[in-house]
Amino acid sequence: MRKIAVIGSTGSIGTQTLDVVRQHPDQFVVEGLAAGSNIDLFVQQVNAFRPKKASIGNKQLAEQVAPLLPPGVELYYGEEGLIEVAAGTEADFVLSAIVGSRGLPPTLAAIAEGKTIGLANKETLVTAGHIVTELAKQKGVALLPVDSEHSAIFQCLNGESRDDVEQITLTASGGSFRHLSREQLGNVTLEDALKHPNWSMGAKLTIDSATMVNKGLEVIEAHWLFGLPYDKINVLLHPESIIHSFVEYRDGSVIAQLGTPDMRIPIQYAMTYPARFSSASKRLSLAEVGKLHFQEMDYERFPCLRLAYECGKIGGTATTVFNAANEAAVARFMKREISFLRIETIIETVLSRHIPQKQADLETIQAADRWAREMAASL
Ligand SMILES: NC(=O)C1=CN([C@@H]2O[C@H](COP(=O)(O)OP(=O)(O)OC[C@H]3O[C@@H](n4cnc5c(N)ncnc54)[C@H](OP(=O)(O)O)[C@@H]3O)[C@@H](O)[C@H]2O)C=CC1
Ligand SMILES: CC(=O)[C@@H](O)[C@H](O)COP(=O)(O)O
Ligand SMILES: [Mn+2]
Repeated sequence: MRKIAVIGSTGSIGTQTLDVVRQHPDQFVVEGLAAGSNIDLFVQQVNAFRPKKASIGNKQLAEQVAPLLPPGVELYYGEEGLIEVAAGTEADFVLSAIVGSRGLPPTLAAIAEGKTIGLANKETLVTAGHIVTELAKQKGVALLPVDSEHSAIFQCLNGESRDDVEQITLTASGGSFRHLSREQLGNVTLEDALKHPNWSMGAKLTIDSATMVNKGLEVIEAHWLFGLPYDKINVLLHPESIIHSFVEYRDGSVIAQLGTPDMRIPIQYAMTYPARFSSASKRLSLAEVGKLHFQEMDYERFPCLRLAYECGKIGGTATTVFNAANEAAVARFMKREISFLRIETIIETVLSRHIPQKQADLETIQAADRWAREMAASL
């Protein structure tokens, strides 16, 4: 029996994690669940999985849900609740499936307690990759990738020597607006941005995919997860999202991981690693797919990807600010306060006003995160 806790249980990754648990009821027990504001689903989940500890977004929501929960469940709320669920149960595996850099404190708390991390929340590594990976190393904790590209790279590296890796390539679908020129991006709507061509995901990530910020975050995530320099991390446009990513070795061999675009596959792999369990996910038929397409990335068309590489190479608070400015700008786009293209100009402007600190401790990182959000909200 694997004991698990899920931070962000009501989201796209969280619900698919619980689907995996439902498919293998004899293999997993849920010790903790944490959600934000979707109280109906949270109450259903807590009643179905009966975790020892559960947490919801704030005190008011906690008062609303408390009478609807089964007896014996300890209920928490807010950031303290996230930390309690991540670090204060008997779970040995924590799936970090919350969105945004608010995932950093509970993920660090879980690592500090020696729990294996299934990492979907890429913002944690972009915000404080040096702190997270250093703590994981000290505690001997595995950070198992859930993000589809990183799960692919992780699988392609299996049993190989890191010294033999020439480069890795993360594939990018191109997002909702991949067929549009920059001129055509001027009038796109929120509804259009939310239509990802291949994946069904949370709103923030779907917009990040359209701006190519997501691939930028993933390049930085790959740097920290696999310890590779940025000049060994490439991005390739691949509209079908069938090849999830690949590794090129020094003998010229290329090892790729393929599959249908279904996040339950990488989620389950992280949950069962190093074992592989059966899965009901649709099988890939290359004969049915017929053709796969690839194209070099156009950094003029997708300037946020260029910015992400620049920030990654600087390190320290540069990536913290890149991420936080993006989170704040995307939140404004979702409230229809700003246009789609304004997301990238806000990120650029906030970065241009930031003096990065390279050896940043947690306090400095959190201050930079707050500063970038405030700046992005004011522009
Ligand atoms: N979806 C996908 O296919 C993939 C996602 N990821 C990464 O996984 C993470 C989650 O993405 P996704 O599942 O799409 O996002 P969703 O928006 O679907 O879900 C986000 C989750 O975070 C919770 N949450 C948000 N704010 C708070 C808060 N203040 N306190 C507590 N919980 C909160 C939400 O709760 P509630 O809904 O109750 O408010 C929800 O459970 C992101 O970092 C994303 O980049 C990576 C690869 C693929
Ligand atoms: C499913 C997943 O891992 C997402 O992060 C995905 O990468 C989004 O796809 P694109 O960013 O390539 O559009
Ligand atoms: Mn991804």
